[in-house]
Amino acid sequence: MATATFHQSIVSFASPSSTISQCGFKIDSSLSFTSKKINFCKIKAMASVSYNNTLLSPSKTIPDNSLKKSNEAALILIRHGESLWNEKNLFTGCVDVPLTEKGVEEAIEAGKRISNIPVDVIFTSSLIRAQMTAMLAMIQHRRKKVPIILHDESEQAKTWSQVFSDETKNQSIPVIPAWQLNERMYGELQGLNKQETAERYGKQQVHEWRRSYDIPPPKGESLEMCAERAVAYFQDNIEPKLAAGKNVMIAAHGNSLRSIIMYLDKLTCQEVISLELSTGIPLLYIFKEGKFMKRGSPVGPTEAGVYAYTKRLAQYRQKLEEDSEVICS
Ligand SMILES: O=C(O)[C@H](O)COP(=O)(O)O
Repeated sequence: MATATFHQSIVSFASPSSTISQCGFKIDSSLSFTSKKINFCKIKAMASVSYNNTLLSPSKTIPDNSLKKSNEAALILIRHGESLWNEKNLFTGCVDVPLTEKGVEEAIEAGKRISNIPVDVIFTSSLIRAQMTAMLAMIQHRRKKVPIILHDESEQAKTWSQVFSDETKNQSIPVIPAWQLNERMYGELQGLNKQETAERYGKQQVHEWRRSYDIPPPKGESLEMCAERAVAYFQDNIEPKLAAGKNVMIAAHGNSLRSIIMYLDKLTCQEVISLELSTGIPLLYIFKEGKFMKRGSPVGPTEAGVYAYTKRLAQYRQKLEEDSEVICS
């Protein structure tokens, strides 16, 4: 019987779609950024220093950490599929509503698009729409590892969710929920209809609440406030995984992802205003030598552009093809 628990082996590492449209980029090199007090009007990407790495070991047959040797890692971002409140055009924020049928289909479609890209660890918000999206997407993955949500809300939850087989652990992907990746808290707008709110307060006011960088909705979080917790979490918990060669998927929300993309792409607070993320569309980045390179959204599992970009990704895909040929023959 294995002595290390599944939970221990994967948690000890951390101290712990659609389309994307962006306004013209004008990168201000004076921007600076820290995980303590985030000021996007002064952004400077922070190099990660923590290289803690005790995730599940990769399979012998398919190197899920195949990007590791070249010090590269894939980062996939997915905004959750359509939720029941997206469908009703209600401000949702931190209210925990599930996906619609369309949202389920979007998540499955997103999974198909990334089914040939390695994923070693998944981060989601603590909200069900992001978790459903991550799970549904991973069911489509060619590697067929089982995504398992880690429960560290109490010692008992950790103990009761232990896995005692190394082989089973090797065939699993840890899913780490984090409230810091939740949607921005929409304050007193939560549950209100977006159209009716615009009619009541004026389009301009509602646009400011929804898209300005530093103006919060009544009793809610501005994008800046959301970024303070989402980007700090990304820097402290996700970047170290990427730096250690782990391929990461994040399933989260329109605004928590907008703030993370602002950091990755070094957008100014003006530029982020016009950044819109559709539901259920995966976005791929390659992390290499401390830098994030945007690869856009894979349109399908065999899209040449995505795999041509790094030799390691192409090799991973090739290996998946070969393995499925062996299984079929
Ligand atoms: O919380 C919500 O209502 C949506 O997920 C995001 O809304 P937004 O487009 O108004 O930011």
